[in-house]
Amino acid sequence: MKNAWAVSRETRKLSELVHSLREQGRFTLVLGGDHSIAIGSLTGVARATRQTHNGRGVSVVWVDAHADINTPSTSLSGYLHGMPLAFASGLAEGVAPFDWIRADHWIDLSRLVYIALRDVDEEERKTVASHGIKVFDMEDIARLGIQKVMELVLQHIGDASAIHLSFDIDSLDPKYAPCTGFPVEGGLSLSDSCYIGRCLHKSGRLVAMDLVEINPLLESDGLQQTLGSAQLIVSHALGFNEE
Ligand SMILES: NC(=[NH2+])NCCC[C@H](N)C(=O)O
Ligand SMILES: [Mn+2]
Repeated sequence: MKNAWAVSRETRKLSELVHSLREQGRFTLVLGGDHSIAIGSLTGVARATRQTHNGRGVSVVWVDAHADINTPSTSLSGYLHGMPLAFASGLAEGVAPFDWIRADHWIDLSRLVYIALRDVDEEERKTVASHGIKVFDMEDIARLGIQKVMELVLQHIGDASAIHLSFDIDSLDPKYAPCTGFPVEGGLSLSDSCYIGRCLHKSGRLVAMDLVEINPLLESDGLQQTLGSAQLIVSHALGFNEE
């Protein structure tokens, strides 16, 4: 695992912060930084939601080119941003220095839905299949259209739970968001991305959002464009662009 101690320390602090905001009924927007930051936001939201929703966990909509569900033993890269869902769900349990993550921090994988996947490791594929995690990949979006996909997403998670949206900017096609570490061709259009945000906002149950994987240090010409795309998606998810 790369930078494990620093990531563990910071995500633990973030988890506490997000937990207390959520307990006060406040919305949390977490801007990254790489996707390992979601270890903090997911565990904080999950713990607070468990306390406030009669034991019902939070549902997670994960919009990403990647599945980010490697454990430290399945990861080929050692990068923690490929592992946040394993830590936040208990698949990687009791692994130091992340052993502060306990069962009451865990999200429920049956309430996780992926959108826009297109670069998934072999071991991740097995995990997704064996846990029956719902996936809408780019082919599904092309075939069904984003409106139908979102209908099915909301149907899958049911109407009883709070929703956490974890949005990786690499879910977008690189032509809309080039400034990211692991771009993958054939991604979401900007308008479909905004629709995802708008639709979850309209559900009235969105309680937290991460917008991650913008890397300004890559200094490509596309930074302003990447930031512009991110800003637009956030504003739709927060309800500033309602029709
Ligand atoms: N959040 C991301 N950009 N994740 C990329 C992960 C890539 C690869 N699956 C890994 O485990 O290293
Ligand atoms: Mn990611």
